[in-house]
This record gives sequence, C-alpha cells and structure tokens, in this order.
Amino acid sequence: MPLATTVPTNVQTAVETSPPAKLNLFLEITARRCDGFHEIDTVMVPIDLRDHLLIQRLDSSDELSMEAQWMPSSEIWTQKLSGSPQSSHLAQIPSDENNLVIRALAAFRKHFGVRCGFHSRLFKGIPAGAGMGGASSDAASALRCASLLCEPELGPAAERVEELAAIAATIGSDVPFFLGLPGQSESTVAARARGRGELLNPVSLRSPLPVVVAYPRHGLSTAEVYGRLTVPSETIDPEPFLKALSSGNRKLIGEKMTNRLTAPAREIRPEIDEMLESMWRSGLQTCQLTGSGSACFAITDTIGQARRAAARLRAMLQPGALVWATHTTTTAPRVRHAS
Ligand SMILES: C[C@@](CO)(OP(=O)(O)O)[C@H](O)COP(=O)(O)OP(=O)(O)OC[C@H]1O[C@@H](n2ccc(N)nc2=O)[C@H](O)[C@@H]1O
Ligand SMILES: Nc1ncnc2c1ncn2[C@@H]1O[C@H](COP(=O)(O)OP(=O)(O)O)[C@@H](O)[C@H]1O
Repeated sequence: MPLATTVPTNVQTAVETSPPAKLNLFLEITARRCDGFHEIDTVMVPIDLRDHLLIQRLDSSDELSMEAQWMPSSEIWTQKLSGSPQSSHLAQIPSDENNLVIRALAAFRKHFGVRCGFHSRLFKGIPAGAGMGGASSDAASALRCASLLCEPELGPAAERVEELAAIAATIGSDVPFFLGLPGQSESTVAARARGRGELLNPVSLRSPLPVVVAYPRHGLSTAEVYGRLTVPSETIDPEPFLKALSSGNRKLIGEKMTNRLTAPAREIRPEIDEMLESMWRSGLQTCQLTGSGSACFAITDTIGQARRAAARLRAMLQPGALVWATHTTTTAPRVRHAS
C-alpha cells in the first residue's frame, strides 16, 4: 500500500502517545503447547526507548490508513544501521494489515461495532525484530487511542480496560503487557507474564533501573527463534530472581537474570556472542539477550554509569550497531489529544 503523502482533511479528532519498548529480565519456557505456542514465565520491564504514534479518527470514511517511518527519517536510520543507504530493507515497516497497529484497530472496530475510520502516523524509534516488543507496544497503544477516540459512542475509556485486554491477547502474546494491568494503577513498572504471555501479575521494582541496550543491526524472527528452542526438562525457578528484583540489589538482579531463548537466538545470529562480549569488555557485568533477540542489555547502578558504558561500547562496535543508555519506565504511556 503506497504511503499516504497528505493527511486526510476529514479529520475529526486526533490523539497521540509514545509506546515504550520492553526488556525481559527473566524468561523461562516451561512447555510447548498443542496450539504451537509455548508456556512461558517471564518478567518484563518497559524502558524509555519509544516509538511515537498519532491516530486520527475519520468520521466520513471507514478506512484504516497508515503512514510509517523511522525517526528522525528512514534514510538516516538505514545509514546508522548499515553505514550505507543500500540496505533499506532494514527499514521496512509494514503499513498495511501486517502492521499490528492496523490489526489492533480492525479488531477494536469489530469487537465494539464501531464504524469510523482511523488514519495512523507511526514514527519508529524501537528497532524491529529486536526482542523489545515494538510492534506489540504500538498495538496496545493503538487500542488505547481508539478507546479514547470512540468515547462519544462507547462511553468512558476506563470502562473498557478488561475488554481491551481480551482483544490485545488476540493481537499478540506480548500486547496485554503493554496495556498495563487491569485493576492496577493504569501503568505498570514491571510484570510477570505466564501462559502465552497474557496472564499478568504485577512485580514491584524498588526504583527505576538504569540500562544499556545494544542492537546488533539485524533483527530476528520471534517465530524462528521459538522454532529452534528445545524445551528444557528442568526449568529455572523464578523465585530467586523475583527476590533479587524486589531487593533492588542490581548485582544480585544481574546474577539471577536468565533468558532461555538465548541459545536458539545465538545459533541463528552468532553476532549476539560478539555483542555480549563487547558489552562485557566495556565494563558491563550483567549482559543478556532480551526476548527472542537480537538486542542485548545490561543493568547498571546509575544512569551515569550507563551513559559512560554506552559511550565505550559505541567506540568498540562495528558501524551499524545501535546503543542506548536509558532506564525502566511504565507501560500505558499517557494518551493526549494531538495538537
Ligand atoms: C519472545 C517474546 C518474549 O517477551 O517477545 P519478543 O522477543 O517477540 O519481543 C514473546 O514471547 C513474543 O511475543 P509476541 O512477539 O507477541 O509473539 P506472537 O506475535 O504472539 O507470536 C509470534 C510467534 O512466536 C512464537 N511464540 C510466541 C509466544 C509464545 N508464548 N510462544 C511461542 O511459541 C510462535 O511461533 C508465534 O507464532
Ligand atoms: N508497528 C510495528 N512496528 C514495527 N514492526 C512491526 C509493526 N507491526 C508489525 N511489524 C512487523 O513485526 C516484526 C517484529 O517487530 P517487533 O515487535 O518490533 O520485534 P520483536 O517481536 O522482536 O520485539 C517486524 O519485523 C515487522 O515486520
């Protein structure tokens, strides 16, 4: 579908928000399910590495249209990733029904019987195929934006949180996490997800965790990584990790972190080993793959340490890798009326 070049004129109202990425501090796989998915036990934290999503309600059309680009531009993003403009395939963001934002808006309309159209503008800052849940986070934000935009016919958005969670689980296993936990204060600082990833319990964090995140330029397919996984006969008990997390002791948290998808991800993408080695050499102790990869992260004691380690790491890595120093944040970012 060609990217729309001008914003439709029949715009009624518009909202915008900044979907966060996530990291898996603990990820264990306990079984393979008969539906082809896996039973997982994971603890996720949202981080302040974001996309930006603006959704406009269209009352004189039932179209679901979308424009998507990388921030600050797809050209700059592609050059940062690869050092040359050739590999623009790295910057491909679907702008049709393959984009989870479109899929979420279509599911929202079907569930609530809403007839208006939506035009979405997605500005990507979260690398794709990184294991940071970019698409899932955008989908959760799209559901929350649509819920606010349709208050005239559906009533207060706060009344629909449980229904949105049910719709979210049909869009992707990680989407419910980004909605925030129903019944909790709207946003979540950390959550334990089980089942496919849709069974959520809040997890306490003593204080925000500073992190360094590194993306080795090429993403990974979540399905391919899961496909290569051998389900362990003995699984790691999450309790020691959960105790470390609630203690706030960064060194202990780092010692108890684990990710069962690391082995299959490294088989597919050997540069993950080089990335983890470079992170260790830059002084980061607790380095780990997030989700199905390919991004890796480490926790530091302070944001200053994260910034200094990120600078050392950038100097070590081949052109094309991306490095951020950031910190944990909350899910369900504020949805505000767009100016
Ligand atoms: C691995 C994790 C860890 O948080 O995140 P990412 O690395 O994708 O960010 C998640 O389990 C990914 O969740 P999500 O990306 O929403 O997965 P989905 O779209 O539902 O499924 C994509 C594919 O992953 C596999 N899959 C996903 C979830 C799960 N519990 N078991 C699976 O086997 C299936 O092959 C599925 O077809
Ligand atoms: N809103 C979106 N943003 C980015 N990628 C998307 C989006 N919707 C669908 N996709 C597709 O989903 C794939 C995985 O994206 P993402 O969720 O960022 O990775 P991961 O599952 O590793 O966290 C991308 O390669 C892209 O083809």
